[in-house]
Parts: sequence; structure tokens; C-alpha cells
Amino acid sequence: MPDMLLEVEGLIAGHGDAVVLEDVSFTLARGQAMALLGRNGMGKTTLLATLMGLTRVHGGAMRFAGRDLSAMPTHRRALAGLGWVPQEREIFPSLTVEENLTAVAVGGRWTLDRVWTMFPRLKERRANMGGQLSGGEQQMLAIARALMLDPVLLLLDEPMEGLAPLIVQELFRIIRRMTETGDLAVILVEQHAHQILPLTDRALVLERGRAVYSGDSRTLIDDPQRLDGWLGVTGGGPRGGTTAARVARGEA
Ligand SMILES: Nc1ncnc2c1ncn2[C@@H]1O[C@H](COP(=O)(O)OP(=O)(O)OP(=O)(O)O)[C@@H](O)[C@H]1O
Repeated sequence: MPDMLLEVEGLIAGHGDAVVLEDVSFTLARGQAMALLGRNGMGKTTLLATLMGLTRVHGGAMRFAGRDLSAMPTHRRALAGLGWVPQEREIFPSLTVEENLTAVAVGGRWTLDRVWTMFPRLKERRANMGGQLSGGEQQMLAIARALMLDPVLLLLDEPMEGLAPLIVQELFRIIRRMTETGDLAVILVEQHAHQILPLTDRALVLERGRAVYSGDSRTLIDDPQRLDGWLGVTGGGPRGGTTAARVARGEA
């Protein structure tokens, strides 16, 4: 029986009176990576925001590292080990790369040296201002800064969005290495299911705020038709076809 890090049971949550998530349940063990999938507007960001305490919860339970999250304010969730990299990449533009990192360091497992090893590109840019970085470098900095807060679970919201293909490949390599360490669990929202499923242990698929799949990633890779039914055609790859078809061909 794996040591469950996160247990979400019957979660109902949304923005104000508008309910977005309806009866969402899943678990994640320590060190596991989970792909959070679904078409646009299905509630993925709302789920991450709910884990961080930024939405209105109408029902259900959330336990993190054995603690009830429901009454815990956002900053305490961060202290408890929940790290969040929002889509907006909110880095400090007028601090250097290194200052962006040291400003938030808590003396945890992620030292500057460990971060430089993981992100050599950031090491090269360590003296540059955050605002001078490219979009991809800013995304790396946002992830690196979240690591400096020593998370046990890192929530990443579409980190590849809008980035050039070469940077996307580099970020996928970084995410693969992060999830291989075994001491960090990750929930990753990603439109490119075929790229992220092979890097994750678990997958959660949301459809109109409901979890239509919660299980291992391998099962989805092996069942491209089911995946296509939920995600639709999300753009052709080098050889065209649907995301799921590319997963099936091993082009992930
Ligand atoms: N701050 C907000 N206030 C009110 N409604 C919101 C807010 N944020 C999102 N919503 C609504 O909640 C629903 C789910 O949005 P959410 O951003 O969680 O979806 P998503 O799956 O992350 O989509 P995307 O991939 O487009 O980011 C949508 O109908 C959206 O319009």
C-alpha cells in the first residue's frame, strides 16, 4: 500500500456560486507524477487552484500528508509542502535570476547548486534580470523558484504553453528528471497528452468538471480511442493524426 500523499474525495468546488468541479476523487502517492488532462475549460486550473485554497469549496474532502486541507489557508498549504507554478509565471522581473531564487529559499533540499544542475540554462543567465529572460527561461525560473520552497507536491499549470519546440523538449527533459528523483510528487496540466503520459504514473481526465478517468497513465496510452474520445483531436503531429494515435505509434 503506497503512502498516500494526497487524497481527494467527492470534491465540489468553483468560483463564487458557480460550481466547476463536481464530485472529483483521486489519490496520489509520494513521489508520483500525475497528468491532469481535459479539453479547455473542463476545470483543470480550477482543481489546482482548489488544492491551493483559492476557490470556494462546496463539498468533499482533501487530505495532504495526512492533514485536512479544507480549513488551511493558502500560505499554510505552501508551508506544508504544496508548490504551485501558475500559468502566468509570476517571477520577479527586476531581480536577477539568482536573486529570484535566493529571495524565496527556505534552506530545503533544493540548493542553488542543485537547481543549477537541473537548469544549466538558468545558471548561464544567473546575473540577468528576470524580465530579460525569454518565455521559456521565465518558465524554467518559475519552476526553479517553486522548487526553492521545498515542495513535496508541485502543481504545474501548462508549463509548455506558448514555448518554442526546442524549449518544450528541454522542459520535458527537466520534468522527467524532476519526477525521477522520487522525492517530489507532481501534478501537471498539459494539452499534449502524448508527451506527458509516458512521463507520469497516474492520469486524471476531467470532462465538464467531473473525473471521467482516474488511474494509471499506461492504461490510457494503451487505449488511444478512449483518450481521443475525451480529449478530441488536439492537433496533428509530424505525421499527423490525433494525439492518441501518436501515443499508440510510440511517438510520445
Ligand atoms: N476566476 C473565475 N471566475 C469565474 N469562473 C471561472 C474562473 N476561472 C475559471 N472559470 C470558469 O471555470 C470553468 C473551468 O475553467 P478552468 O480554467 O478551470 O478550466 P481548464 O480546464 O483549466 O481550461 P484551460 O485549459 O482553458 O485553462 C470555465 O467555465 C471557466 O470559465
